[in-house]
Amino acid sequence: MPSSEIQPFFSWFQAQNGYIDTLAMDVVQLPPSEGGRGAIALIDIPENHVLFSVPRSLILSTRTSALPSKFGPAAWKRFKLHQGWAGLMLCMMWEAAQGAQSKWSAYLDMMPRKFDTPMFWSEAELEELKGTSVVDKLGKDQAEKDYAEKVVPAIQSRPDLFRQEDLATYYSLDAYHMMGTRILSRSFTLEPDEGDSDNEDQEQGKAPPESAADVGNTSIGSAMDVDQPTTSEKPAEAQESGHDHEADSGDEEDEDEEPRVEVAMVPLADILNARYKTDNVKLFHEPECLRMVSTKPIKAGEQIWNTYGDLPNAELLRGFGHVDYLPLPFAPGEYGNPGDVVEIRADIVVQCVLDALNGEATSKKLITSDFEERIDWWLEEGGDDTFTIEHPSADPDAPLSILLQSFIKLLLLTDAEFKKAQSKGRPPKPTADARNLRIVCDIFRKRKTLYATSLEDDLQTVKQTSLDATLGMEKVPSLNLRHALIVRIGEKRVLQDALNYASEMLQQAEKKEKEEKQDGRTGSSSGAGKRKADSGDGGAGKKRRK
Ligand SMILES: C[S@@+](CC[C@H](N)C(=O)[O-])C[C@H]1O[C@@H](n2cnc3c(N)ncnc32)[C@H](O)[C@@H]1O
Repeated sequence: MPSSEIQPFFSWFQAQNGYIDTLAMDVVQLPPSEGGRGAIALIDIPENHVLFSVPRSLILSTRTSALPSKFGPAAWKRFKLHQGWAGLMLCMMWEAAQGAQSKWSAYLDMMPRKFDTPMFWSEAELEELKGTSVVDKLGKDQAEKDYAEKVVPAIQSRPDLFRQEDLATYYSLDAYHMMGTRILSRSFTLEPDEGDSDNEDQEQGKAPPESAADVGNTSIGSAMDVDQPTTSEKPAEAQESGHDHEADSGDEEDEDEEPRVEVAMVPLADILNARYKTDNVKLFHEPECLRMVSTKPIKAGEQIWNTYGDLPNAELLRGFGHVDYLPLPFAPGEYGNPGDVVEIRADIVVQCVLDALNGEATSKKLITSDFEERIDWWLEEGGDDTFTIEHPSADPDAPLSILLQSFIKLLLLTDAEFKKAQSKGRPPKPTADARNLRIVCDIFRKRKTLYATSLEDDLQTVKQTSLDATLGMEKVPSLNLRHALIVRIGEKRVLQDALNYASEMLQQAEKKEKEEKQDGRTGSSSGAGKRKADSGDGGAGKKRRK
């Protein structure tokens, strides 16, 4: 029997033709460190067992809510509600305002109303995230701009649909943020035509095509559906504009173009928590329904875990309001998220390369604009303006970001070499010579200075806290501050270990180059000499300048 708290939701779900194996699973309240409310196995569940299935008619999206058709498709587009998440947010606010009349009333009632995501933090709390990649990506301003420019005018244009007496309760900015956060932390990404019954690959009785079946692999949400093999999107980035999914289905698209993916709320599938590489179920997208199936045996009493894409803590905190705090395989005795990364903005890289070149060159000082053409080309070729550094143990074949090293190399090329790279249409291959590695180390050191505290201080502080009994702790008085601390530590640990790794490589490269010099061997990759020799005019910097 399901617990009394979840019973109304289960009853609604079943009455709407949803299937739940209530003998095999229940939804219960777990400790915060286990995800809070979540699903557990009531019996030993074998692999390939269907735990529940959600009929497509129960999915809440701009396709299933009645609002867009009542509002009128032309007006919907005129107010740009077909772009980004604003339309879905408005649908959810409108459905909530319908109360018991809404098909999704029981679903909306069971969703959380309070969130621990930094979107709702005070300025003082946000200060604790200084230096991390969370703050720049919050997108609160963009969300509020959308609310003011799209949603409010749409609401004002139809007093018949949006009742005056509901405005303060159901259509406020707070309600908008709440719906945005629900989407960010619980939505799923569907292919626009995967549920169409006239899609000939998905006829009844036929096995679903690979792409349809697998697309929900990671499924939790646009927030959750983070590494679908079948789309060309980069969903982690797609969330970077606050609630809004602009980069994914948003403003960059043609006015009339339909979004490439559909962001939707999937009742019950969104009750599953997630933890780094712990998932034991997978959501299969089928023509008539979405089916949650076990991918390994689950013992009675164990939690049923989905995946949110094994995100680093900065992304988990930003999108979901929690962090993973697990034993680290690369740091015995220490805890954190094994998937943590640190992001480095290209402007830091450019600055460090400039410092290196200006330290070497004898001619005119180089400035950022001297690199403009190369940076533009890098971006045109699909390069990013941010480099993601994983822990050196994450990929033994490429322990230091290949892209970062390639970008450094690009900036170091002589003009002639740059022209050659351009004509070949590909950025240079990275080289692990001493000159490059010295710059890599400088970049890591500079990145460290963006944090207000040291890794050592943070590690001391975190030892004095515990995830389930945080409030009242002397040093970290709130869960938010503890989360900020853990995000900072995770990034700094990656940065420190990457710096240690790069420093070791640098020592080896310097030793090798010294030996080569002593031997009188050629083939030294000492950059400064090479750059000047190539330029033939007393310095590549000079040649590079227009
Ligand atoms: C998709 S919902 C999962 C269901 C949610 N626990 C509920 O009560 O509705 C995602 C939210 O669950 C919580 N959550 C999921 N996994 C978690 C974990 N490993 N640790 C802490 N909280 C988690 C976070 O609050 C997150 O925003």
